[in-house]
Amino acid sequence: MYPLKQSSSNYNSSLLLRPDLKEINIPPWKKSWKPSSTKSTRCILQTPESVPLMNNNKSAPVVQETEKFREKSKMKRRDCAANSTALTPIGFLERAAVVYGNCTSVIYKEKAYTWSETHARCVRLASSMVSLGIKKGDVVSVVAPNIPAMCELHFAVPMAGAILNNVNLRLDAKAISNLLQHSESKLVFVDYQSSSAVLEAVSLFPANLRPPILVLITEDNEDDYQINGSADHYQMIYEKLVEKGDTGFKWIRPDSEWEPITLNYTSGTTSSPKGVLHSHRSAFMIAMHSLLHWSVPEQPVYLWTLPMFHANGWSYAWGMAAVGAVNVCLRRVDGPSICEALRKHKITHMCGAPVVLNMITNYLGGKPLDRPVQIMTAGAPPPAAVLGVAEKLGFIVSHGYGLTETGGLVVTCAWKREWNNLPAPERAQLKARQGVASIGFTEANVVEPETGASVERDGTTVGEIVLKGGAVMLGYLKDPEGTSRCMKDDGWFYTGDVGVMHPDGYIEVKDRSKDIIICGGENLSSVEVEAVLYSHPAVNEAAVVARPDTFWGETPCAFVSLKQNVNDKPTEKEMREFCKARIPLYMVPRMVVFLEELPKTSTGKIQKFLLRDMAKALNTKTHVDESDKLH
Ligand SMILES: Nc1ncnc2c1ncn2[C@@H]1O[C@H](COP(=O)(O)OP(=O)(O)OP(=O)(O)O)[C@@H](O)[C@H]1O
Repeated sequence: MYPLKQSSSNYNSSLLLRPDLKEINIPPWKKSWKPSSTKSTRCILQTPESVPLMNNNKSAPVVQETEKFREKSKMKRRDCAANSTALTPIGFLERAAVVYGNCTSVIYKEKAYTWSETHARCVRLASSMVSLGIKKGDVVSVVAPNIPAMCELHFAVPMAGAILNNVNLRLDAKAISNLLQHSESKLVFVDYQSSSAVLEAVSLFPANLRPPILVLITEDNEDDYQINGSADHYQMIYEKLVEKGDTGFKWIRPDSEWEPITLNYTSGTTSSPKGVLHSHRSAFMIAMHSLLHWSVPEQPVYLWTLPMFHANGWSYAWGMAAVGAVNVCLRRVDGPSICEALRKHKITHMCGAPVVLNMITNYLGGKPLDRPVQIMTAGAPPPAAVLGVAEKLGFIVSHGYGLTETGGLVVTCAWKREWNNLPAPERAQLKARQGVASIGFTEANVVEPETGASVERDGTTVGEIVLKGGAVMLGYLKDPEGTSRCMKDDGWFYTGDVGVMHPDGYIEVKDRSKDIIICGGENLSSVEVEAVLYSHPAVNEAAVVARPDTFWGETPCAFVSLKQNVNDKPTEKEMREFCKARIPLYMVPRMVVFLEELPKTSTGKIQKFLLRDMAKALNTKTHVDESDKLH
């Protein structure tokens, strides 16, 4: 009903309206919606240690009370070495080496390791990093796909006391260079296929900046080392670093669980990537509750389709060690490779953005799986239609919600037994909701951003999704302003996502605030229109964005890719008719543009900002029909 939008400028939605529409009765908080988590790329050094106290405005009285209790109960000490060892997920590996020592830890092509081998390799790697001069708090970057080295470096880098920075594989040389400079990375592990991009990235460093040490990850043999005659640029190859490490090395435990363990840059779906710092504590917590909420049993066979560089594979890069999983690594993620791996390795669990789920089900083309596979989907709204098809084929789908800033999934669509008896479309609708805060997290809510008041639990009143809990980041690297814009003094982390609270306490994401379309004063959820488009049998992928319109301010414009082998390709008119039969007329896309493929980020998110640019550039007049008469 009301303008509700966030953008990097102080967006005033009324500017988009016709003068006569300004009379619409808009509550003040909605009129002046200001971005809570606008992206900033300013570099101001901020010590992570200072961040945890930032929102703790109520801590003083609590501390006094605790002190009083201590005196009364004659407890001399509050904490001691026995009860305050820093929480860290690195301990999962030590335990795995004991419990699952002889069991397979990682499989890649013809190679396989056991958990005791993986543990020993990580210890040696960590000691070699220290020998190379890596010190506590240094940033060590990795540019690699889901290969065994990625699994190992999630442990080995923090074991050397350093901060792990996974670099998005699809970035170009300039972006990689910016990121390595911004993070002040001291050492970079480079997969041989990314060698030329990284070497170019380093060549772009200013002359006064010391380039990082480079280590090359080769695949099968040392020939890869000689790629493009680039050997001189590398200090060493990965396997040699493992070999020469000290097996007796005592890994460097964090002195405090608040010490950073990772620096993850966001996907860059809506703006430039931001450097998100997470502590050992938050990594430990997110890994634990991510296993719990997915009911992951001991020794699952886990297929790595979700990039580990994306929020540490939603924390499962560590979590899989806690349950002694077999990590099946895949360099390429496409329908045939995934389906072949599912069969060959008898996969029990995997994660993937809805786009991956869609890709697999399309590839299977209606042929059910040999055995059920648990899949956790998140990262973008999963259309109910996609969930329905996946379940029919034998996937047991779980749905979670989170951000790089929360280290993984902190809201999950906790499934109730009584829902099992509902008809399939109803089940899919329920599962498409993002859900409730997970057990290890504290709270999730939907609020009016101006007042911080909870919105009505009616499933229709929109507000901003806010989160609170131990897995929330320490802050953005060198960006205290950006940090305090989203981690507010009221003690909440503001996500920038727009959602509703259902009467049963489950949250549903309606859009990113930037993606909300305001058509003649009406807020229109692109996600709802996309859900309808996805239910068309010929549609492979769909995205709906705002197209500027002099009359309405904005109108919905749909971009659609069709399934392969569709004989009867629908026309634009037919697609619009299909929508008209299912959603209110004002939501019907005025244009439907067919593309071979929709542009996506490396983590499988549709890049709506590119589509918005395309929509803006479209010349054709929008359809003027009964959907316009509505206004
Ligand atoms: N289950 C889900 N349903 C709907 N949206 C989701 C879900 N899970 C995650 N998201 C979306 O993904 C966002 C988090 O993505 P991520 O941290 O990877 O970076 P990004 O937001 O895509 O990148 P950038 O912040 O640079 O634009 C959330 O804010 C939300 O919009």
